Amino acid sequence: MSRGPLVSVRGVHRSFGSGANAVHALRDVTFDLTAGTMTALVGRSGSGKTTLLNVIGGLDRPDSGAVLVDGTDVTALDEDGLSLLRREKVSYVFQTFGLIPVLSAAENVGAPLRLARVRPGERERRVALLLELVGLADHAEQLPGELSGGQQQRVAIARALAASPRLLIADEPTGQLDAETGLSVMALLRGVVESEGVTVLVSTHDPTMLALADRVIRINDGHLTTEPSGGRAGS
Ligand SMILES: Nc1ncnc2c1ncn2[C@@H]1O[C@H](COP(=O)(O)OP(=O)(O)OP(=O)(O)O)[C@@H](O)[C@H]1O
Repeated sequence: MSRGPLVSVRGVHRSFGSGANAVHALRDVTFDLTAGTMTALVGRSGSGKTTLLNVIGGLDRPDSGAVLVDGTDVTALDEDGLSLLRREKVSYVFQTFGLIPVLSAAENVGAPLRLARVRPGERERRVALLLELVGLADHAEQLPGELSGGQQQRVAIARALAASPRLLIADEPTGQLDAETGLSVMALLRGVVESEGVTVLVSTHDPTMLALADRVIRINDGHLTTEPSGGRAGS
């Protein structure tokens, strides 16, 4: 597997509002993410984590600076280019799971494949494999409302992996889960880095999650401070 940077963030600024009321959410943020690794983004509430994840995933645009994902400058894409990026290269997992309540676990996982016009037989095989991977093979037909929070987040992770993205962005994926369930969801994300070869960028408030990451990036008031000895790299 190639170990070059999959993501390069260069001199990114993002502020909200103007004049004396402006909030500088990101200030000259620069870093790389190595392909096939898991990076934890930590910082207190309001430090800029969500803004940074949104800028990398093309959900928001920076005021200046560049974001390269797998060689594509995300900041230069138009709406069509951004939809293609989100369909083919980058997928998201959110704190609130974001599953479609009227679809079963299997249908939720298969939704991105349906969008990509993957044929039904192939789709079913991939969905079965992914549900197996996240430990929910026996829950394929259940609706999200019939699953626990941890199980719903596992479905969301399986769905995020369905179209084989290069980058999986997870914004506080354990925020609504108890400590033990949260840790097992983080361990699952760790596992998919190995099994699916995906690159994971995950934000968290919780210091106990950091041990599972290859690297920890800390953000404070929009400024980044990397810790060369963070996560597994330092152990
Ligand atoms: N759309 C917006 N309009 C105005 N201000 C915003 C907007 N989005 C974010 N901000 C501000 O930018 C700063 C960074 O917010 P961000 O959501 O990135 O922080 P965070 O680290 O993800 O926080 P949390 O952990 O609470 O989710 C905050 O001061 C926030 O109020």
